[in-house]
Amino acid sequence: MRVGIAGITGRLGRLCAEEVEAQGLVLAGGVARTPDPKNHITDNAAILAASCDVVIDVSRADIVAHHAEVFARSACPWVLGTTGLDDTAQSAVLEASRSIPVLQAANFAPGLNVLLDLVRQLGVILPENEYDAEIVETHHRQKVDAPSGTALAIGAALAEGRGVSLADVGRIDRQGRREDGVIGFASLRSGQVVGEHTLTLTSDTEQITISHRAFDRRVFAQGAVKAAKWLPGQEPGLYGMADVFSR
Ligand SMILES: NC(=O)C1=CN([C@@H]2O[C@H](COP(=O)(O)OP(=O)(O)OC[C@H]3O[C@@H](n4cnc5c(N)ncnc54)[C@H](OP(=O)(O)O)[C@@H]3O)[C@@H](O)[C@H]2O)C=CC1
Ligand SMILES: O=C(O)C1=N[C@H](C(=O)O)C[C@H](O)C1
Repeated sequence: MRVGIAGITGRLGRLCAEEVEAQGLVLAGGVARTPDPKNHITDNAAILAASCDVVIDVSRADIVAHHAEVFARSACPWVLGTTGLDDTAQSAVLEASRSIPVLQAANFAPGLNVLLDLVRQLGVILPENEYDAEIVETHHRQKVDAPSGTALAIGAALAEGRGVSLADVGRIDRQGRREDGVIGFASLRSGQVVGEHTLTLTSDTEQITISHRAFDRRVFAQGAVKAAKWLPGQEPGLYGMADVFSR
């Protein structure tokens, strides 16, 4: 299987390239802003798509809508790990998933994806007017989006369990006293922290804390390659890591 990587020169893209080869797959090349033909790196996503069976995309949010069009036109299965998408980019992802298989995951780590299930259950069981939900994430100083995609996914899982929409109850910019049912977010940026997420649910009498800490970025690269092996051959549609880990 030939795997291409959009964002191949980045912190995660480089590790995905290593992992593709470590797992005996063929590294078809990658996309970055500066072409490097000797290393099969292009700035043209269509060229990459034409030469591979699946693309892992860990690039930048502002290029995702373009990638959606290109990979759909090229009929190239797309594993999308890039975070920080605006509504336009997210709509483009949905549109692409009508014609190609797309696997979108803010976090490729297995443990984090188990945590999302647990969070959903906590949302079902613990009443939102009794348990205040706060999500705190910490990442390295180079990270450009906030809150992290994973923090938003944790918030969405809790909201789903509570039977509400995160768009209605999520609060990033805070002012005034806390309302019942709010899911709050806080982002810290420090040094080279790989990625830490903590959800606290606090009532007047107890507190539950559930945390995930990635301390080696390779956990994401391994998950991304696992997804890339699984995706080709699937029907067009939008998939998540739960589909990969459950089969
Ligand atoms: N799903 C998951 O498990 C994880 C997701 N991520 C997400 O992956 C993304 C990348 O993270 P990280 O590797 O740290 O970021 P980096 O900034 O280190 O890498 C970004 C990559 O994207 C490329 N790129 C940037 N802009 C463009 C553009 N306009 N056209 C083509 N290529 C472009 C860069 O190329 P160049 O070198 O030429 O600038 C580089 O290869 C982020 O959105 C991050 O949140 C990160 C970790 C885990
Ligand atoms: O940018 C990162 O580094 C990470 N981004 C993802 C996110 O936004 O959730 C996943 C992980 O936390 C690392």
